[in-house]
Amino acid sequence: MSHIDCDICIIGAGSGGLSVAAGAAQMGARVVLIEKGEMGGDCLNRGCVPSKALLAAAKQAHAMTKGAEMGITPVAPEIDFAAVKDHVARSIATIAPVDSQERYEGFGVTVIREHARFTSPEEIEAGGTTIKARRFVLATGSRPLVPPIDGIEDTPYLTNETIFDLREKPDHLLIIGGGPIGMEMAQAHRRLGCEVTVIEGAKALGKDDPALARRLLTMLRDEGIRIEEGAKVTAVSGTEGAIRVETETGAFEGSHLLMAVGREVVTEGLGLDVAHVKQGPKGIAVGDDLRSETNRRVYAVGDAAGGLMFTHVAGYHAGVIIRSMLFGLPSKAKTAHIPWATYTDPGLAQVGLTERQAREAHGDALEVIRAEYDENDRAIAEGRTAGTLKLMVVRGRPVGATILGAHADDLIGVWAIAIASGTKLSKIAGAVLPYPSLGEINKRAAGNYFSSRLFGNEWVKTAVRAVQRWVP
Ligand SMILES: Cc1cc2nc3c(=O)[nH]c(=O)nc-3n(C[C@H](O)[C@H](O)[C@H](O)COP(=O)(O)OP(=O)(O)OC[C@H]3O[C@@H](n4cnc5c(N)ncnc54)[C@H](O)[C@@H]3O)c2cc1C
Ligand SMILES: NC(=O)c1ccc[n+]([C@@H]2O[C@H](COP(=O)([O-])OP(=O)(O)OC[C@H]3O[C@@H](n4cnc5c(N)ncnc54)[C@H](O)[C@@H]3O)[C@@H](O)[C@H]2O)c1
Repeated sequence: MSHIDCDICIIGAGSGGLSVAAGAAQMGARVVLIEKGEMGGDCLNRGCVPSKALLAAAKQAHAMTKGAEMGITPVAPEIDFAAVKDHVARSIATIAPVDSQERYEGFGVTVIREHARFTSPEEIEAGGTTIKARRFVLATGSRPLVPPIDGIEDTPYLTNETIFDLREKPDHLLIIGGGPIGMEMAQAHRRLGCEVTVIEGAKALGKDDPALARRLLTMLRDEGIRIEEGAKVTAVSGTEGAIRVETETGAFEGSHLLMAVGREVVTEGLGLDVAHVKQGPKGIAVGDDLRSETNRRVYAVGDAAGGLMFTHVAGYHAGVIIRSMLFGLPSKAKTAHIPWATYTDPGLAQVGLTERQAREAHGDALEVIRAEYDENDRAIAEGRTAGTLKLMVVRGRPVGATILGAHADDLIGVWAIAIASGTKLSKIAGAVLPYPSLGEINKRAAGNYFSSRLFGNEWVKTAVRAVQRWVP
């Protein structure tokens, strides 16, 4: 049994663990990183990257069926599903070196490819090596939640861990769960030629602005995706190629089943009890400082911390705890400025408060400002006019933004920066942006806030008339 003493021992080499390791090692800390599976974790291997690569292929296929209004004759695309999966695999392989063991060893990180478990509150064992560290970081991520639905154990089903390996096109994909995984996979598969039915127990895209989510769902239905809401699944049954899903309101039949009903944090075999680390209902129990209250040596980041489950949140957590671990400075994770996007086409993106949350928090002080894609010259030129930006403003500052439309994921960035930095709307309204760009939608929304104040204001008119009488 070998032994290592270090400053920081990280369990899990996904988005969170890798970000902590890269930052801490390059700033001089002695870092050990332990990973039992693939470097890069869920995002690279089974999450963000394969899902966006699949959506990109689906978008290409969809574009071929459009264009008549621009003078381009639509064609029915021939889809080689296995070759699409090759594109997905190539995307992963191209990014993989950035997350590789070799790259991290180059930073001076000791990488151990084994399962890790606590043997005491200050020591971990992994594949015959004991590691004593001043600080531990649990970055163990999450996995698909598979609830104990009647029949699930005897019915073949896919999850995000297996669907990207499927090389034969499903005839009819049944998806349980209408969250971001469910809706992204629904559109990707529909556009690649599958029949798709989404079976959602409550409201699909239920964490997003209800009105804009509804508009998106209408567009997805128009593409031929069947979306059943308020249909909680009670039982599943069947064999490969013939699956039946039963709900309280009816039954659905298809060839394949994807479970996309949420996530559960990975903690098994970690020895949390031995380390005196408590687990809460959603993840490892940590405060805003991302630190265990029962073992102050231990931090949790990313999905394991049980909050918002996004790659950029895992990266943000890394920055928060590096400040605390390396410099001993107080540091807390906040959520008000965290954006997210669902990468359907069009996309749906959110940062800060939704309209409903902003109304509850700010009452009559809230003003909701809109800008429409069909008033943006670039969107018109590209035939991408379906979309709206909704801006929640309190006393001249944005407190939330929701965008439905093309490149919503990119456009939301401005509002993420504005909310994080407390920027006034006047700064956004005053920015000069390239014409014609979709980014002008953001500027238009900010401008709309001021236009009613300026253009409908009798005081302004009186002042202008008075000045005009005197200026030479
Ligand atoms: C289909 C899908 C699409 C997604 N799309 C997006 C997206 O577009 N944008 C976005 O921001 N987020 C997206 N996400 C979410 C994103 O993937 C996660 O939030 C992110 O991967 C979390 O990173 P993490 O480091 O916390 O955990 P993970 O990436 O899960 O990494 C945890 C690592 O810990 C290892 N591990 C666990 N236990 C041990 C142990 N005891 N010993 C050693 N190693 C261990 C695991 O093997 C794993 O590699 C998506 C998720 C899914 C499933
Ligand atoms: N674009 C992105 O950033 C992106 C993409 C995919 C996933 N993710 C991350 O992964 C997380 C998990 O995504 P998800 O879509 O699996 O989970 P989710 O929790 O967001 O959605 C799951 C849905 O399943 C429904 N559901 C649960 N049990 C059900 C049942 N028995 N019958 C019918 N419906 C049922 C829920 O009502 C819910 O709407 C997301 O919250 C997000 O953090 C992010």
